[in-house]
Amino acid sequence: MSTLKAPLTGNLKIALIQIKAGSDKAANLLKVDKFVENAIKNSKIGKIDLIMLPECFNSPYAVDQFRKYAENIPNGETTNFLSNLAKKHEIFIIGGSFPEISLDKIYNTSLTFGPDGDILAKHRKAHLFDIDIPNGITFKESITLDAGDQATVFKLGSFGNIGLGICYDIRFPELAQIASRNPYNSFGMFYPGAFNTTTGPLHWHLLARSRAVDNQMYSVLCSPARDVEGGGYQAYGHSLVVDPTGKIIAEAGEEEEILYAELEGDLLPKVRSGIPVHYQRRFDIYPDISKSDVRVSN
Ligand SMILES: NC(=O)CCC(=O)C(=O)O
Repeated sequence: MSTLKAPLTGNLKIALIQIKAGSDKAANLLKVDKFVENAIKNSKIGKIDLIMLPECFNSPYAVDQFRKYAENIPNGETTNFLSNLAKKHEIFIIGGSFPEISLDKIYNTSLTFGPDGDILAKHRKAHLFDIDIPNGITFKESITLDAGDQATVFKLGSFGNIGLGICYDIRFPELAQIASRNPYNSFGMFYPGAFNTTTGPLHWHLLARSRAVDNQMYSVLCSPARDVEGGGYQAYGHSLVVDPTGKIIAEAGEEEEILYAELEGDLLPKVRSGIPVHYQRRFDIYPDISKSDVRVSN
């Protein structure tokens, strides 16, 4: 059994910004600015360490719109905006996701910034949302988007390591497994995500809790708000924070709102020593995914 090392140092106070995006990019960014300001000013849990935004927070979530809204990274308006926001408030920002253009390919990309405004991590959605449920929903991101080719795990300052995936990535448990095991030993998986009114009720909570329980880590999901008047893709809402026991410790409704949660450093070692599956893996029977030939950006 490995030593019971605490993957999260101290407590991490987070605010999830559940908002909806319209077709006006400048207005979307302005809204983010206001909500972030409000989240920090009106926090009832003390000083916020990290803000998280939803998937596609600066554009409509639609395959025929991604190219129109796509930006270069790091030389684009949204990268600059998020960097300045992180610096201004001296906080970590997991910048949801937005369409990125690179060598004429479009990606659904998430950037995380440190309190100095520097980019800490960049994740390109690795599993594209291509589904077809009769009488439910048909969506095909791959019409416009290319997929990323790396898992993403990185150091969140002195707090410890986290893994990051975007929405549909949560259905593939390998990303969370890689992040939670040695050598990364992350304390949480963070997923900006926009499930919908068909698959949300089916699987949103189940997947978040599964990733948390299987890996004994926090699972944090930030969704856009439902946009009934907008008439386009109907995001599920219900931004969610699940602790390493699988318990939901915070959940939003469907409307625009700020969801707060405090992730406790003491809890992970306690959970992992109580039910020590984290240390009881039988890598003699099956391979250790974090030691196999994985591509991780960190
Ligand atoms: N934006 C997405 O990747 C949606 C994923 C989703 O709804 C699902 O059911 O998976």
